[in-house]
Amino acid sequence: MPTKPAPATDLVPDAAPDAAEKRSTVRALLRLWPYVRPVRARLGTAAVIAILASCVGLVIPLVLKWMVDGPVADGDPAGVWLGALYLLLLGLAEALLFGVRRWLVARPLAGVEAGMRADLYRRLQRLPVAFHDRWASGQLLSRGTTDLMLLRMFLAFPLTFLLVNGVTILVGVGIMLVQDWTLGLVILGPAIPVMITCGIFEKKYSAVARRAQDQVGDLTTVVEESVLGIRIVKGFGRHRSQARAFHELSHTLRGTELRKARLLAAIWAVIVTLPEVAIGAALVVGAVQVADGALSAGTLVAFLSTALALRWPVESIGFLLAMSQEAATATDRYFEVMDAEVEADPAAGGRAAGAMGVPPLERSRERGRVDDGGTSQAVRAPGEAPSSEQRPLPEVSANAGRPQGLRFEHVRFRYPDAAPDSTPLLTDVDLHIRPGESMALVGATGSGKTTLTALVPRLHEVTEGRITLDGEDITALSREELRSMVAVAFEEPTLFSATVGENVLMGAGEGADDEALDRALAVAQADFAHALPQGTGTQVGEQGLSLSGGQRQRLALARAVVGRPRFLVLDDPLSALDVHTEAAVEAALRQVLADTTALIVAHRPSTVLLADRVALLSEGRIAAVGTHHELLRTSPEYAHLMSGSDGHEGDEGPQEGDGR
Ligand SMILES: Nc1ncnc2c1ncn2[C@@H]1O[C@H](COP(=O)(O)OP(=O)(O)OP(=O)(O)O)[C@@H](O)[C@H]1O
Repeated sequence: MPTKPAPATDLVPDAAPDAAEKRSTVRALLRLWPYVRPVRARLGTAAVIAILASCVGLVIPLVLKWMVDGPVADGDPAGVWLGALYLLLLGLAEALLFGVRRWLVARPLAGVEAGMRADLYRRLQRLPVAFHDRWASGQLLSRGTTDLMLLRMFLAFPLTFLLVNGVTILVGVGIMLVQDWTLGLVILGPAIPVMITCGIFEKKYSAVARRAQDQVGDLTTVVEESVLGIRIVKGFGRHRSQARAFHELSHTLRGTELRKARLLAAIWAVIVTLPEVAIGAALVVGAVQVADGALSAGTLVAFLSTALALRWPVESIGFLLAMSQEAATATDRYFEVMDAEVEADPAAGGRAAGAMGVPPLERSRERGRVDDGGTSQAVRAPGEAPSSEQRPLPEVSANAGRPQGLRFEHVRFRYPDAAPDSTPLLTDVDLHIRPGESMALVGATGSGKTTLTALVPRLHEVTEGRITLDGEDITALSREELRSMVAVAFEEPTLFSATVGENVLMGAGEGADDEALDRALAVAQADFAHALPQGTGTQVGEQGLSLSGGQRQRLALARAVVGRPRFLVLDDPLSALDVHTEAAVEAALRQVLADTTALIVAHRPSTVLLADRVALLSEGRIAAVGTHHELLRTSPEYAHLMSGSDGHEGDEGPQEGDGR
């Protein structure tokens, strides 16, 4: 079975480090609009309320001015108390408004996050196997967790507060300029250096944020692999080297996080220091003006209170920008997955797509040739093909649905990530499996057997040629149709964290009952399931690891046969079974396979026995087709493979007249 590329360094196939530097933060964040749109009214109201709350805060210095120049200067205690009451009410109003804002955004933003997560999950389900082959699972996991959390936080705080703080700063500066424009200009002095610093910071931070988020994905992958592969890690005593690999990655991440912290510290230093210096300078200039009698003490108090009230809005810009950068990076990472091309479901127009560059006319002619020695029930192309390419395929339309078995016609396949000039793994596969027939597929290791079987349920798309099920091009069938016709079981049986029964019934349509479950378990010799603590209601652990390899394989086999599929694709599904159990499964399977067309990858003669005929896959094509004994006689390669596979060919080889 194919494995994923090695983890660790760069597990994001399309991640372009430079892209983070080039892309625009705003443009990246604008892609969130479709998700934000439904809650825009609430977010807008919340922003207006936050602006209101901030402006209420800015009224406080004006009340102070009134108190200092009025009741305090006049020695009027009642006026001072009244002023204190105003201040208290303003403070309460500000707190209340901020509370309402938070209440307004909390629920809808949790909904936005959940919606985005659901979309991502749906997308991942629809993305082709080739995508999942390329992407490390930790990278996908971190997009669905950390990145979405960053986005929710961005929508809750920076999105609103960059606006609120911007308005607050403008209003505050306006108030200060009205109070005393010379002092206002002193306060405004650092504005330009602060803006330049923000620009530089944004660019640098966005690159580091991208790196950090990708590294979190790498780390997640390593953790996931270590947990899933814990038996190997322990069995080979690799925990130290695994820990070392993890430590190295987390050390790298720590370095990136420290770089982020240093950048934040730098902008923070500039954003805090320059305004503080300006406030100090304004205090000195203002005090001189008060001493000269050019300014009232109340105005200076109001001015400085306003300046101090603006400290937080200005200082927070640093981390608001940082959070926005992280959110933009998270958006990029999210849409890298969402933009990946999903499997086209060509129920509409698929017939044409299935041509793969071969005109329908030629395909129908060729189909007459694709016969395995004239022994099959191959349907000949009609003498004269229809004149128009628009007309439906004559053969297909005439015989579609009638049992014609499974056909591979000039199938050529190259993995999408293979070098374009490399020889395709499958160069020209022609094979016809008759209706109700079971065909074993034999070939040297790495010859492409698993790959060929994966083409039938369209886990990978053929590069050229086509595959038909009962005359229907598989690319013309909707995925649902196709997968209701074909059931698969792989050598590596994957079970889900669910009950045994649920795992098996996953292979059946809606409404499958306990009878179907029991029948499938019986066929797969998986009756052990009834003896589990809660019978078929027993929960299997993550990936079914609480069961033995053979038990998992039998459950996977039961899942494949439970829906009584018309076509069955089995990739060496009995490899983990002992000879006796395998023989029992074979006997039961024969009953099931009697009306099922099956392709079975086999390594052992004992598995080959299950099949009516055998096809030898060699150098990207079907080199020979025949019964086991015919091939033993006529194909040295086959004889070699069978004799070398378990060394018991002589013991287990089928006998002539064994009923096949
Ligand atoms: N996702 C993939 N991307 C690129 N190459 C792949 C991928 N999966 C498999 N291959 C390559 O394709 C070749 C055939 O693999 P495949 O698993 O189909 O062989 P096989 O005949 O089933 O082997 P075995 O008998 O060992 O299971 C191998 O060389 C493998 O490295």
